[in-house]
Amino acid sequence: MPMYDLIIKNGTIVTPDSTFEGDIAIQDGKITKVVTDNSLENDAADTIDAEGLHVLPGLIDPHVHFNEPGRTEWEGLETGSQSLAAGGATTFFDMPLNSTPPVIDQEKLNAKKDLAAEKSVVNAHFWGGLVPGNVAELKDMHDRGVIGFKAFMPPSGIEDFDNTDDETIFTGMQEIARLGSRLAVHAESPVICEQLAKEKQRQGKTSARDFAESRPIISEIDAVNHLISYAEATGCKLHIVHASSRKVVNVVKDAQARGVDVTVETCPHYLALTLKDLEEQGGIAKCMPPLRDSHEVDDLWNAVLEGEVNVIGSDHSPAPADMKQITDNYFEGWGGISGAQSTLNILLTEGYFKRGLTLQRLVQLTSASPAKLFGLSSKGTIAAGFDADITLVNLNERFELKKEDLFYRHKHSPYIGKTYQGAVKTTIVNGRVVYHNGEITVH
Ligand SMILES: NC(=O)N[C@H]1NC(=O)NC1=O
Ligand SMILES: [Zn+2]
Ligand SMILES: [Zn+2]
Repeated sequence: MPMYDLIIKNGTIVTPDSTFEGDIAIQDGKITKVVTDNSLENDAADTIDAEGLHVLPGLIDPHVHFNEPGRTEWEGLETGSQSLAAGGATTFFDMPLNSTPPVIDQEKLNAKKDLAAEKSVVNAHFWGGLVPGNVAELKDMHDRGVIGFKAFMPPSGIEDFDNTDDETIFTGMQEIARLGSRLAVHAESPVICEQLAKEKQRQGKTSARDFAESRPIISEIDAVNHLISYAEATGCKLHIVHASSRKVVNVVKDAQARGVDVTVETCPHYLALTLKDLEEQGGIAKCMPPLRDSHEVDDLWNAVLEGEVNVIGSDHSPAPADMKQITDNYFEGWGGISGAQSTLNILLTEGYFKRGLTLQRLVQLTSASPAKLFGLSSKGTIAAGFDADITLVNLNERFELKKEDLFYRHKHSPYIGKTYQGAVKTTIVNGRVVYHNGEITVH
């Protein structure tokens, strides 16, 4: 019997604290040794020579919508998780919608867990939904291991996942505080968005910019302020998903400074795309909150570089291509971007190569920070005792993203045709190679 299942040799290892040349030994899904002095015994069932490659902790994507069960014609746990693996992610947190039935009680959670155990090629965790009428269900979902809870302030676009009224959010937060869990919220003011949208449509104004102006940054700020007041009143830990602007991040930062336990996510699309992409690409680039102008993208990058954003989630919210088609009315068509496979490519290209994001910060944002925030104590770095969730990246490789490269059920994405620097070569989940050189290697 060989001493180890797998050895990764000669790579440049990146952890949240440092970057160094070294070798990694893996056994039974765990990292058992990391050495820098060539002292590893050459005795493994498999060896990967990572000469010239960077070895990163696998990404944890805290925000995906994989649509299974019930809406698998949009995406599924198999194709969705394969896309993540191809993008260097080894763990995801699936949102309680847009699968149907949505995950709003423990029975639905169990059903989704069983499907993921069967179909996912990466590690799966789940958010439980908070919707009007289900506060009494939260404890059971918590006991069955949800990573946290998720609510929508504006309508979600999915008829079986209702947005929350204030009473539901408040009583939900009281319960979630008792459970010691965290509430993630899609924070846009339903009043501002609805009234502005009505006004635009009354005036026949339906362009990309009109749609974006109907969901302005101030609507996010209003919602976040409201939620922070509730978090202070209830003691509930709060998480703001998909902030589209540094102005939203600043509201969170001010509350953090007062001692409120509130954290904030942004998404690759708010760091890589602008309203111009929505105008040019149409529905493929439609999301909520909408894409912003380029100065907002620059400001948001500065917030990321200064350490003010806690996590990066893809908010992969796929739909069939015909639902993404917009001819002239941008209030129509599905809001949601297909991006789960591109997060690392975008952060490397736009962040590391263009804006000085260090590899340490990148690894903190994409792995260490979500692991710590959501209690995954055996993930987030490359060190002895941690799970062997690892991605190997060639920073010297430049490539143009092609439709055929995508593992999504529906192969569309606003990133097709764009050029990226830094390619994922191999992804390892619990010590097993699941992706290598363009192919999924497990079934
Ligand atoms: N229901 C759903 O997935 N909505 C997501 N799409 C998007 O662009 N923003 C969201 O919250
Ligand atoms: Zn959302
Ligand atoms: Zn989402």
